[in-house]
Amino acid sequence: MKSVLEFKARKGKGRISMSTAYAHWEARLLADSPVDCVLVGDSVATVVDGEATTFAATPEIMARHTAAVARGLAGSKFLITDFPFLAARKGIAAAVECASLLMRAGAHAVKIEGIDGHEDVIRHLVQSGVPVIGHLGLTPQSVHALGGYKVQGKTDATAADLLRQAQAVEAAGASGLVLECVPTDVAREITEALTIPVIGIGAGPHTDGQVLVFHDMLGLNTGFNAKFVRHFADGNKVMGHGLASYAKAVADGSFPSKKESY
Ligand SMILES: Nc1nc(=O)c2c([nH]1)NC[C@@H]1CN(c3ccc(C(=O)N[C@@H](CCC(=O)O)C(=O)O)cc3)CN21
Ligand SMILES: CC(C)C(=O)C(=O)O
Ligand SMILES: [Mg+2]
Repeated sequence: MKSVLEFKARKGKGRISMSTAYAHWEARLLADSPVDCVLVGDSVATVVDGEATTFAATPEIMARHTAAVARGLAGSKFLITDFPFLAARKGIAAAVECASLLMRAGAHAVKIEGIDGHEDVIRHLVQSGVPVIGHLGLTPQSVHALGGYKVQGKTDATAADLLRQAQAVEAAGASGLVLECVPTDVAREITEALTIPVIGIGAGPHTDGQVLVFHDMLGLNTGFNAKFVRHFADGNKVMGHGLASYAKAVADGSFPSKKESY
């Protein structure tokens, strides 16, 4: 899918696959894949920079990675970029400035964690022609308020509150919702209650789609091991073998060959 319209039209018409990307080469790989759409996640801070949280991502950092990914996708996939830590909490002017950086870098939509207290920001961006995707449940930018990276909505009361927030995201004009680390039945209820696509990560099989971090999906070394991760390839092993072969070939003099020399 190439646009937010195609994304929204998929509700109830086949599950949506989404992957993160931070770099040009990842985007080139995704462009040639059947994965539906791409997210430049603020997880760039944890995955690429080795931070413990996503707080280090800034609008400028997100814009730089968005530009690299947009060049690699070359218009082939719907591209979403995360609003980083507190970017939706500094008033409408600051949010517009952040959206401006991200959209001019090539994003087709922005993803914003939470809803309470910034409904007006989401509404203003949507009315400005900036498609917005919500993100509820385990919102990593609130990790300290949540007391760690924990499953959300486990009680009747917190599940009902999640549904209320999800409906508020839709009412503010969002085009989709990411639901992270919530019980399967809660995610199913929210998916059925909304008319916009719900993309799950650790939210069970009943959402309208799934998202995973590129490196988690492909078994590339991040040391990340949440229950929701499946390695669809053994990237570490493949690359480890390549590195060992290279070092050996240098050591034994078989690289470079005549053909590889001038
Ligand atoms: N590589 C990577 N993948 C991600 O999905 C990811 C990041 N980094 N960094 C930013 C956030 C942080 N996220 C996280 C981090 C930890 C858990 C976690 O440890 N979950 C527990 C839940 C325990 C419970 O409450 O039962 C787990 O064991 O799965 C989940 C999502 C998702 N995001
Ligand atoms: C895990 C996804 C949903 C995300 O927000 C990110 O990669 O930053
Ligand atoms: Mg994120």
